[in-house]
Amino acid sequence: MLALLSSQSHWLTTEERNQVLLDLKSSGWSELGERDAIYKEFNFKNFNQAFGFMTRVALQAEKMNHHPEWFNVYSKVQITLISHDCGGLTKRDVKLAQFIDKAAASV
Ligand SMILES: C[C@H](O)[C@H](O)[C@H]1CNC2=NC(N)=NC(=O)C2=N1
Repeated sequence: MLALLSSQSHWLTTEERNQVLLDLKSSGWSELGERDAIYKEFNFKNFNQAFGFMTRVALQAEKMNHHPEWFNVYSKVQITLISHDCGGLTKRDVKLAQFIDKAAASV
C-alpha cells in the first residue's frame, strides 16, 4: 500500500526536495507558509499576453491531470502549485512549475 501510494503520488525524497526547492527559489518561486505549496507571481504586458500564457499552461495541466490554483487580474497571474491528493509538494508540481517558467519565458 505504501509503495502504491508513493508511486501514485510521485513524492520527492528529502534530497530531491531540497535540490528542487533551491532551483525553484532561484527562479522566483517561494514556499508558502501555511501549506506545503509553492507560489509565484507573473507580470505580463497586458491581458492578452497573460491569458495566452494561461491557455498554454491550462492545456499542459489538463494533459498532466494536474491543475494550478491561480488568480488573474489583467496582466498579473498568481500561481500556487500543490498536489491536492497528497496535501503537499510532489514531482508533478515540479514538472508543472518548470513548464510554467518555460511558457512565461516564451511570451
Ligand atoms: C479526479 C482528478 O484526477 C483529480 O481531481 C486531480 C485533478 N487535478 C489535480 N491537480 C492538483 N494540483 N492536485 C490534485 O490532487 C489533482 N487531482
